[in-house]
Amino acid sequence: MMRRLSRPLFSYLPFLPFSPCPASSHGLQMLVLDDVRFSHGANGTPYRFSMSAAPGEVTAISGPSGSGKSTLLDLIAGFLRPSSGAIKLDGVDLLPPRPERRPLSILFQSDAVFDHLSAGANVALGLPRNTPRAERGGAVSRALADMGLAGLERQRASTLSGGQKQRVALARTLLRDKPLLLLDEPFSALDDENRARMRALIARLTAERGWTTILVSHHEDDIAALARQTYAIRDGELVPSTMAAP
Ligand SMILES: Nc1ncnc2c1ncn2[C@@H]1O[C@H](COP(=O)(O)OP(=O)(O)OP(=O)(O)O)[C@@H](O)[C@H]1O
Repeated sequence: MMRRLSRPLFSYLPFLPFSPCPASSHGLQMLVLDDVRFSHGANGTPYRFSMSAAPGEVTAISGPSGSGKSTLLDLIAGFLRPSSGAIKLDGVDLLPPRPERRPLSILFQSDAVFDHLSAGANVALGLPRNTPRAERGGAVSRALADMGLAGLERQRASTLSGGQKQRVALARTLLRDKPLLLLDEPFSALDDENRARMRALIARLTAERGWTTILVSHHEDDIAALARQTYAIRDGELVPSTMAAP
């Protein structure tokens, strides 16, 4: 069952982004992967993924380059189909819906912004379609300000730095406000100050909105700061790891 809001999503917009949302709970959106099997072709690594991730918490996925972290996110998001196994959110089968119908938002490792659009127009793509026109500008400006990008609404994305583009893409992803948030190396282009700022924002939003957040990261600092639970991918399997914060 999809989460139910007591009133239409757009009525929460005065609280977005990213202030505390008084009726923000997504319910118990526990993500469970049960023996999800997949291989990139006949000679690819045979993956066997089982894990659970709790709502209101960040669960980190670590592992060396090429171990299958992005593959795992692609399976959850629906860009790849498992050969067997189950993926459920709050007990509901996630596999039948097409990727765009799944209750999740995703930030890809190489998430591009649209260079020909302004920073504000890129962020606005994350707003729900039924957001009233009068509220769109304010919501976008607050999202940019929360990213440390206040005043850049009209700046063409092609003129932004790599770190600024990554924050614009992150703002767009967070604005979607879906129960399941998938982040693939979301801080790779950021300096230490912005990294800390984005970590704090994601931690706060995950707790306040009850998101089930999956963070793929190579960085022990990010995992230690954010994750309540960590899995490492070893030989195609998810293994609970001790790298998480207490
Ligand atoms: N479309 C594809 N077809 C065939 N093999 C693929 C495909 N996508 C990924 N692979 C392979 O699957 C393995 C896992 O890739 P994946 O991108 O999931 O790893 P990763 O852990 O996310 O790596 P990184 O940390 O470098 O991003 C790699 O060996 C990769 O070459």
